[in-house]
Amino acid sequence: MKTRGQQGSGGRGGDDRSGRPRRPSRDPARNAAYDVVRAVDERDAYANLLLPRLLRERGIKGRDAALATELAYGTLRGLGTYDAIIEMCSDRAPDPDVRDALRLGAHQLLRMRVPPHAAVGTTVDLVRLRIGQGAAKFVNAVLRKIGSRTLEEWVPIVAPDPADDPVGHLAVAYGHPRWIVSAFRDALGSSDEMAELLDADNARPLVTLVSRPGRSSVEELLDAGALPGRYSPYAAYLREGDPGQIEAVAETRAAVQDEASQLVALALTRVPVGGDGDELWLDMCAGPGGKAGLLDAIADHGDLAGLRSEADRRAAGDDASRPGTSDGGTRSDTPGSGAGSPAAGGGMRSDVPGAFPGGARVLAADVQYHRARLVWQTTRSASVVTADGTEPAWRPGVFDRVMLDAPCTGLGALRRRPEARWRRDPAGIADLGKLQRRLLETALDAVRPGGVVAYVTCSPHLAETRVVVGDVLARRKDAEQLDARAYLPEVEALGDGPHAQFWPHRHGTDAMFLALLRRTS
Ligand SMILES: C[S@@+](CC[C@H](N)C(=O)[O-])C[C@H]1O[C@@H](n2cnc3c(N)ncnc32)[C@H](O)[C@@H]1O
Repeated sequence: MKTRGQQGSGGRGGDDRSGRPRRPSRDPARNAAYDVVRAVDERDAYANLLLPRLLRERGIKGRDAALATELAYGTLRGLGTYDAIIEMCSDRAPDPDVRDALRLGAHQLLRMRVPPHAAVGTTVDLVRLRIGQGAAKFVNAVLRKIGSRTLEEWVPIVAPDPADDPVGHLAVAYGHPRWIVSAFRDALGSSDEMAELLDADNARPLVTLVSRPGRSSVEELLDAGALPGRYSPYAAYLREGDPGQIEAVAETRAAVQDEASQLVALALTRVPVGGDGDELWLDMCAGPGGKAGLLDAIADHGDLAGLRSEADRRAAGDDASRPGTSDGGTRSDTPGSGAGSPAAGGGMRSDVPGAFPGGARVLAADVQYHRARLVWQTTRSASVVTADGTEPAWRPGVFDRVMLDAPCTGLGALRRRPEARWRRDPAGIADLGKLQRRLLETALDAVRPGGVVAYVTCSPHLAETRVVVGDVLARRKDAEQLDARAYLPEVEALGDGPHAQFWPHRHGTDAMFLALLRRTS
């Protein structure tokens, strides 16, 4: 059924046949999307928090909810592109409230399959209702100009020539700030995959679930309607629906967690740490607890998907009721070797090194109390403290494994927060870099000789990844870098090493970085 906003608005700017303005329609989806875009623009709201609240409060469901989500998130992602086109089509700079409506209309015209007359008509209606008749006329004129060309036709007009300025071209064509395009290109090492990467960064990711070993199983998630994950033995994808409705998630036996986040935690547990026991792990920047939740379950029950036989799994406590015990005999001492590798056992994964058998304890720390509380809520056995990792509340040299998931720009997870790319500020990278170096130093101090540190960022920016690791290693004689890719043999195309770099376009994950460092003395 057509809305009133769509009826009769084809190319007439929302006037009826007599030329009188029609009564504007109340279009709940578009009004909600407009409110979200305004709130993000005006008061730095977070779209992913505000939109679900508005939908709930206004009783917007089903197709209307899906439309509001696509309108709000898609508009926010594409702001850079739309603003360049709006500027080209306007004879004056629009007021912010009018500009937000134009962005919403441009998204419908250029990237959604909304018929042009409906995209223009409904936006003009909205502006007439929310702002006024004068603004509605202006919006009608600008949107009609925008609708006269496709996005592919607009890009060469508004973006710099790719031959002169390839980064500037990609920034406008794919709606990313220029400095982020540069950072991605530097981390990828060439421009070859940039279009695919930026495209993947503009797509809404599937919700990925993790089944925490010993507490739930992937089968349980599949039974609840999820699809099997691509790499992680604990992952499942949710195509639609609220993950909180899944029993295992509601009971924190499973959780929402990107597959790369699962894999970097798993990789840390797979590195052999030599003969001094493997009992105490530290998650130094644990809040809100995604990786701590998985590490806590593996520490308790073992890497159940990687253990080589039923007997190993039973020894590690493959049930949801008890913490695991370690018999210390099932881990491989070298990545990929037969002993302890699932290949040697009965039909488990054939390519996974060093599955941890269970029986460790986790200390999880975060500098912020409220984030430490979230860790406490999501873990079962871990001890949780509020502590500054740069001024350790623990003795040095006592941990067998340390996860340092460092505070970072989050450039690797831009697909999750539609407006995030426009909020990040490159000026903060220098200060973050100082903190990241200090945290990595204290992480190396915390681990015993033979033990291992995972340095992780949800950013591929070189200044937060390779440069930090390289600087710290250059200063310390007591640490060496391992080839992280060897501990993730199930994942292809992780880069030239020795670190592992995930990418949305290659792996369908966030652009997570992992370096594994062993304390040598
Ligand atoms: C990238 S997040 C960690 C995400 C978490 N590992 C997970 O998987 O859910 C970084 C965390 O580091 C914490 N943090 C920042 N500075 C810190 C410090 N000096 N010591 C300990 N934690 C810190 C932040 O509060 C934030 O919760």
